[in-house]
Amino acid sequence: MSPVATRAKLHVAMVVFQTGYAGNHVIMRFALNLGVSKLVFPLYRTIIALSVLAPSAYFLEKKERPGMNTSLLIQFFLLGLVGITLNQGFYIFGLDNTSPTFASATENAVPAVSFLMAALLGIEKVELKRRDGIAKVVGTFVSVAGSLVITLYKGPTIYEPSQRIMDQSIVNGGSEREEENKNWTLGCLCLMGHCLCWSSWIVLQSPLLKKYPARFSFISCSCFFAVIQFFGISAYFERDVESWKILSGGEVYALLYTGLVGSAMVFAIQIYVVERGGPLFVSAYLPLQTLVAAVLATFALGEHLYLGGMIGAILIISGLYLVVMGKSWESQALIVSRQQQQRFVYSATDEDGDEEEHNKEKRLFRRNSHSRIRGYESNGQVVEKKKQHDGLFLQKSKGQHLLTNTRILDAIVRSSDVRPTDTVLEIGPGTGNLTMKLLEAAQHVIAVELDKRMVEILRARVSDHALQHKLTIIQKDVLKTDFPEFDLVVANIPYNISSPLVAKLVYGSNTFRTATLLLQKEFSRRLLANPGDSDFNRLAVNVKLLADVKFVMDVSKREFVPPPKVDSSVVMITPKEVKPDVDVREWLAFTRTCFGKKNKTLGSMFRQKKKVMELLSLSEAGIATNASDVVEEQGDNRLLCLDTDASVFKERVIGILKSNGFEDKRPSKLSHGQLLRLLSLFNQAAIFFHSLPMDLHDY
Ligand SMILES: C[S@@+](CC[C@H](N)C(=O)[O-])C[C@H]1O[C@@H](n2cnc3c(N)ncnc32)[C@H](O)[C@@H]1O
Repeated sequence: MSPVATRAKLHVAMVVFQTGYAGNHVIMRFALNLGVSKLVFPLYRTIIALSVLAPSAYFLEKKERPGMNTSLLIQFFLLGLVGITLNQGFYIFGLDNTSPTFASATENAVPAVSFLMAALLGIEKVELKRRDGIAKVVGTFVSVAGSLVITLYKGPTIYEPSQRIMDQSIVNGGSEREEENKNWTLGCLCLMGHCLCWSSWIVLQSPLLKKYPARFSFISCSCFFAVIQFFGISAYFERDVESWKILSGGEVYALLYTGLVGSAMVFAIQIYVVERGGPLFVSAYLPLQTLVAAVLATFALGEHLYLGGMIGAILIISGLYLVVMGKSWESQALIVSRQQQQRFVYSATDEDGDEEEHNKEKRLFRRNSHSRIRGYESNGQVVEKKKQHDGLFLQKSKGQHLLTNTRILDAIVRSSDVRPTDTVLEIGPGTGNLTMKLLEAAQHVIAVELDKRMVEILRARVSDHALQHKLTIIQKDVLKTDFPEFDLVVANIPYNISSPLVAKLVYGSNTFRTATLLLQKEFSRRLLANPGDSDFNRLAVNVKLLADVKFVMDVSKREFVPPPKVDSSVVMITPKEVKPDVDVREWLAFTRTCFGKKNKTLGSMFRQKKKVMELLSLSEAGIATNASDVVEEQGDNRLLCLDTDASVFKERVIGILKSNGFEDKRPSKLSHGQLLRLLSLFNQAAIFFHSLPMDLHDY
């Protein structure tokens, strides 16, 4: 979808939000007039909202939902407390002591308060010297002023409707609460608390959404905690059983409206727009509800339209227009500045980039390569000094070679067989050249990137295309990260972690269809080697035990910025459907022993004194761990009494090799079946290869 269409969607969403919410004040007043409990009503209302949001979260975000942890749970608890429990609690007490018009009018403070909060927290950039910054500030205040004019200035009648659609008594529920029973000071204080809570909620959603970008799950978690909080408060304060009963149809309607529209719909739209347009976009629209309320009052209730209402409406709409223009100028300015800073990284791969563009980039890169290469240093200090000149320094220590050829990026995505319903795991997205292609092809992308600078560029680039809802960024070392669920992997990985990374994918607990990886050419050749090939090795034997590896294509080093020293290849790893029944740790330790000197025969390898002693101590430890298996398999306690005499132990090892025809064999010539059989023979004879937990780097 084009950015213009996406923005139009946000405006429509906010108009729907404000129209739905404008009715909420009236319905809430109606419910209070019916005598509902101010504590139990919000509980029921939030339960209704949760019952709509939770199934959507469960079914729609099954794959993309990030894992939960204690810190997130605490944040959701606080968000539920501030955004829902206190927010609604203050509102309902405020409304009860004032009037719907007054409550709606005070909410117009939310844009200014949230703007201030967002600016102070650095979530919203305010450049008062730039036209976008001025437009945002002036626009916010103009629309707030407009809503105040509607509320405070009546002026002469300019339109008198001839008929009314609704009877005022329907809205008022027949009996208004007595004016003298209202405590306006308490009401005003509560409404101020409500505005503060709402502003905080809008603003705080934005950073947390970046960590937990599954909207429905996000809001359902907050709602869930709010239900618990409301329940706790109501159970403590509302002891009268009658207050818990729903007594009339009117209460049911009020609950359904406020739960479904005032909460579920409003929560969902709010978080959708905060994610795509930022907090200011949401709050700037709030004054619109005053306008909607005035229009409703005129056409539904037959109230007169006064000059104040007209002036206020014009101000609100002009203010909104200014804010929206400011946001649009801001993103244009951002794109231009980013393009200037990172031209060499970006434009060759932008969506409309072509071959000619790519070559231009490479010429530009070569011409400037002197200064750029100086930027490609692992020395932190030099990098820090140069960063200010070039904008982005690519670090060798992090394997930062960016693939810039659009044709190759497209070919990688095509060959990965990604489907529109897939969640793709990308390791090392860098500035997002491959990520942008993956976002087009897949339903969701989970990108794990170590470098914060890359994450910032990636995030901004994806936001410019309004695709952030399709991307989850995990800013961590991929080797230390537990992956959420994904369907396949597509990545141009940092070459310095190829081996442990491939091991993590193949031997890890995640199930996936395929992993299409761009690897150093030599590494990919080792991975592709088969038993009997001169280059068959431990990496290949281990990976191919559990997966098939297929060559996809070679990629020249010239296609990268900056070019690495070696060429690359793309391979596809497909996990086997049926996996051999073997203790993985035993297998990995066994192949480490066998492939230490892969061209020696097994006989000469296992005759070495050092190897025998090593195996003897491992087997002693292994017996302790595997004793029950050995007894079960052998039914013979003799085997548990392992000879501690090295020469007898060595004879036992060689005896197994000899009697099974392995003594003169070289490990690199053996098939997986043969190697598995040999390992099983050793283990049955209580000879073990592994005792300690292994590290990924041992693979
Ligand atoms: C070869 S670049 C690929 C960049 C991008 N995918 C492209 O094709 O243009 C590798 C990326 O992996 C990141 N990286 C390096 N080590 C990492 C690690 N341990 N965990 C996550 N990302 C890492 C680097 O910062 C870099 O952005």
